Amino acid sequence: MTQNSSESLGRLIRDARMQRGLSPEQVAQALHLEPSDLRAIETGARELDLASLTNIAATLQDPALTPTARTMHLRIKGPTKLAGSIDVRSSKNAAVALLCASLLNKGRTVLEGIAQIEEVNRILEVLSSIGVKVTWSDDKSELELVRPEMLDLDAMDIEAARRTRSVIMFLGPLLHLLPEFQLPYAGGCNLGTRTVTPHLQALAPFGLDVQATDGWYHASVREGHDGVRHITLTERGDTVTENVLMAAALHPGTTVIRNASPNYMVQDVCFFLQALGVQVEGVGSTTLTVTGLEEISTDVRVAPSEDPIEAMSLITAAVVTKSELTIRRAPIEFLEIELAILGDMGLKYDLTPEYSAANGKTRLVDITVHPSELHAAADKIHPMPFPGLNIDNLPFFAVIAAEAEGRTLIHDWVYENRAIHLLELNKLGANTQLLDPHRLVVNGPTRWRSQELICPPALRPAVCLLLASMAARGITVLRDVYVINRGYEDLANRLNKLGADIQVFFD
Ligand SMILES: CC(=O)N[C@H]1[C@@H](OP(=O)(O)OP(=O)(O)OC[C@H]2O[C@@H](n3ccc(=O)[nH]c3=O)[C@H](O)[C@@H]2O)O[C@H](CO)[C@@H](O)[C@@H]1O
Ligand SMILES: C=C(OP(=O)(O)O)C(=O)O
Repeated sequence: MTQNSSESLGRLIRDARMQRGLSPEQVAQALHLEPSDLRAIETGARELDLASLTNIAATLQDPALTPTARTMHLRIKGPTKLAGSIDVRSSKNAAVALLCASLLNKGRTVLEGIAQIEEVNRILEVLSSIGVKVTWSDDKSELELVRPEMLDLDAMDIEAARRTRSVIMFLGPLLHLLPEFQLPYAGGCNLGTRTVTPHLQALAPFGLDVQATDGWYHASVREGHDGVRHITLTERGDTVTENVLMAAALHPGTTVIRNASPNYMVQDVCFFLQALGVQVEGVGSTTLTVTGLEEISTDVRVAPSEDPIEAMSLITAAVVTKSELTIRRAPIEFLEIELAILGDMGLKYDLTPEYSAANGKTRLVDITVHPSELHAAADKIHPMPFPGLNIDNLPFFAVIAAEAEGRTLIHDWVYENRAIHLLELNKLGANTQLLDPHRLVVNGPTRWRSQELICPPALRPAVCLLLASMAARGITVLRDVYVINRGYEDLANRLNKLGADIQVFFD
């Protein structure tokens, strides 16, 4: 944060405190700080990270101070050498699915280690607005959710709902709770057209009928089919699989889902349903057999697994800055293809023996990445549904290819618009060319240079810009990083702990 913005933010905090008639000691105590720390914040002598500002806004109950009400930017000074080790946080995609799945449970759901990210905040705002009691533990390591008997959908925070695609995952749980309801169109990253048709087709056997008009899904529910439900997904999508799992969990019969996604976040939903007493067979495969329950009312506690996409982001941070870095708690099962391709490109890395994630199921390793001379991949790099290369990891290969000697072809057959956003890397000195909206050629190596940039409306390409700018000489300003905060917890400060020089500032 610049001195000026630190000072003006400090003044706002002091004014909010005084308006509430609170002494520095009272507020410092509530924030677990020394009064001298609070004085330093209020005078602008101490810079604030995102988590501290969020805590202060909550303590002073001043929404104007919440980071989402202010636009956050980054100032990155490079080139950077990183060193040391960093833990991978739990995934955005499992978190949002579990938050939606908590609607199935009349008991108390406790989620451990949920990442404090904007996507989670949006879904929590939606859940609170419809009556779910949401409580974080003091240290934010646990999140408790308790559903009311009747949800009040009319009170839904529509603005929050529209900012995330995940709200589409309310369909599965809600079809058992309400005969009719409305949800706003799903948002999320702007990656071109993202269909919801597979969701509507797959939920129809549960009696769900959806008409989409004027920005709303109008859902009505009739009696579903009796007997065993065989559902073949027309696409192996992650959120559609999760939606069907949730619908099947409260269907007291058997549902067989074919062409299911076996991806990491789907596995976390399966583990959650199993903890609720729902029988789920075939976890990690493309055929899931679910035997649901009439009612779910269980006090349950689960921990979603670590994020393979964050792990890949951190590997990329090490590669682009030519640093030696240890990425701890990496879910290896969901990174194997990525590491195989990186190995072929010349990346040197070591893996520790495997150990278990907090969920007791996912296999983790620590990955130490060594500075390496990279060359272009022998073949085009393209994603596939798990167990292929994860589509969300593909953008990071553009940054890595820009580091490598030679020409790499990146083929994103899935998304119409994600590769286009990667052209922004050219502003930092990369040499990338779009052959068509799905195919990107990257010529490396790159002499990265600093630049003034605005985040594209897509999480992974935006993070790619942040990572590449750490390698650029000079000061890069990356404006409006909400999209990064959607999926990464306090990334700038966590990179700073490894040696990066990234200032957070707001306006
Ligand atoms: C909250 C969450 O979990 N989001 C993830 C989820 O989004 P989500 O499950 O919403 O993914 P989408 O439904 O957008 O599917 C991704 C795209 O792939 C296409 N498609 C998908 C499967 C398939 O077999 N054939 C096919 O063509 C879809 O038409 C769509 O254009 O999965 C995406 C693809 O892994 C990830 O980028 C998102 O991070
Ligand atoms: C595309 C992504 O997310 P979402 O589905 O939330 O837009 C992503 O995580 O890269």
